[in-house]
Amino acid sequence: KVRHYKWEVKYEFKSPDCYRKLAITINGRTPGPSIIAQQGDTIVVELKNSLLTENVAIHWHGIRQIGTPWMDGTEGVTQCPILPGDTFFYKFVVDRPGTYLYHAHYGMQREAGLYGSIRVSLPDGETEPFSYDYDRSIILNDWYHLSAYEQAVGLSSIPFVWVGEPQSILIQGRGRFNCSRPGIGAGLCNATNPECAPYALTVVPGKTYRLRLASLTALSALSFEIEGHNMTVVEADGHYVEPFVVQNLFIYSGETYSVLIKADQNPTRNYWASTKIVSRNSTTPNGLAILNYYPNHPRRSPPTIPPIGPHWNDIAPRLAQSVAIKARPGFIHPPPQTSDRVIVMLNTQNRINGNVRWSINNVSFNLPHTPYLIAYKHNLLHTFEQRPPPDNYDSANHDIFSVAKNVNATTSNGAYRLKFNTTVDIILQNANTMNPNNSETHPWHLHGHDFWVLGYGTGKFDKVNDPKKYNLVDPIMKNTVPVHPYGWTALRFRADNPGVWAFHCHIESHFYMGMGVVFEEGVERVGKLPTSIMGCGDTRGHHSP
Ligand SMILES: O=C1O[C@H]([C@@H](O)CO)C(O)=C1O
Repeated sequence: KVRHYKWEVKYEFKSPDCYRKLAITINGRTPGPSIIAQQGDTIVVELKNSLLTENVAIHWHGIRQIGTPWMDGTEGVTQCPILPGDTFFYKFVVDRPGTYLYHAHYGMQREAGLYGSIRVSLPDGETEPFSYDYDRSIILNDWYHLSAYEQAVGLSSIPFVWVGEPQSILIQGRGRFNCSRPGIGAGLCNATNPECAPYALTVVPGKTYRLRLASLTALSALSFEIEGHNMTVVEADGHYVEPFVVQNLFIYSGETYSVLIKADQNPTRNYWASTKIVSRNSTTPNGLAILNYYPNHPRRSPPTIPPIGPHWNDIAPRLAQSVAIKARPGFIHPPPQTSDRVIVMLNTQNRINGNVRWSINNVSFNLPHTPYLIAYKHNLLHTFEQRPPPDNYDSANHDIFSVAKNVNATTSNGAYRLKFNTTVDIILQNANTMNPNNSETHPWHLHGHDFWVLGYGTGKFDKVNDPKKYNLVDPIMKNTVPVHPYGWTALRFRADNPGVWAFHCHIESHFYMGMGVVFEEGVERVGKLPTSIMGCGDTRGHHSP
């Protein structure tokens, strides 16, 4: 079945947390309309860019784009951006059931509200390995009052202007900024604006709900909980997991989870759902929503104080949740037992020509102006650095627990070329930032694939002994995974999807500051590229020296 969507992307004033901001909407909304489809459907999104003076591109997060690598929506990697006034047709197949996302993948536009959810159901006659009465999608996000432009300019300025902590946490597009704070311009913040009434999830007593939770935060790692209700985790990034019960769910930017909750508490009142920032010592108030037991009024405040959530600095429960997730018996995709190539990726914060940047093995990523996919197919190899980035770092001389002795790095837009159909291991190695006693959480997202998560560890990865502890029995497959502070995460994937694929930290400012890489695999097998993805850089044809 073909599902056709007609979207208009534009700037509009919105007040999702009561404070007026120039937001990017789709058909007047942020989050944008949900894509609801069935496995095997073809999605056609007719996207009109009405941003007046800004380009746009949309990435379909978790959709592998098998056979359509040019539809991945990653500006500079798989397509030229869509010009203002232009209409672009995204067309791709959703080949697997599960919970996915879409969002802007150009500059820092995601931060402005350009995102939404994708829900793919099973083919007729097939059933999930768990049951529930109702299905709801909830996007968690952090929200800034500065525009994407102001943020991006600050990040690339000297002196560096950091984006700082978000002003609010949004639950399904709604939050609450304190309008009575001094210094807020008249008319900018209105606590009675219905746009910022808390999100209410209405439940019928006794029923079970599947909540499809997704995080699209620009920066924050989150903990989500619902007062008095345990959650049973059943799906992660489109894969069924061995069910496990949590009181609070840690969720990182780019991840999706399905949890089951049962409306089995005292039905004469409502309950708080609360979202707290973890991993950073944030000043942002917790995001609040209401679990509304029908027939109580959805705006009726629960009689209790909202849950405070876990301590921001406590890594142990976050690591414990990461380690607890296992593939569900009967839905295990067994990983290859060996790999053909191991790429160790040291994650560092650096200084380059006075700018603060992030690097992998001391190389900070820059997007080229001619998208890689077109450059490879049309033999425009002069448009980017041909020297590949390194497969390792100088581990003998790098103490991951301290500020690096030399914080300098270089920039490059070189790509990793993977041999088609080989198995690749990636070790994400975290380290200290340029601030003493500080290491951050980075959620890494791979385009075009799912990977097996083979293991997590604390400290420096041991090439000899740590692989012996890999889970090769029931590792979960995901497309986004955290590397915890001062820790490492080991991934394995098959380079079996012809195309060029980004792999990057899903923190929007970090990718903007160079925290990513690009993989090319089997590009000679990619079919004829549509001309609609062209029009920038050397894809226009003639290039004068
Ligand atoms: O990239 C970053 O910059 C700031 C801080 O390190 C600047 O001092 C921060 O918290 C980041 O994640």
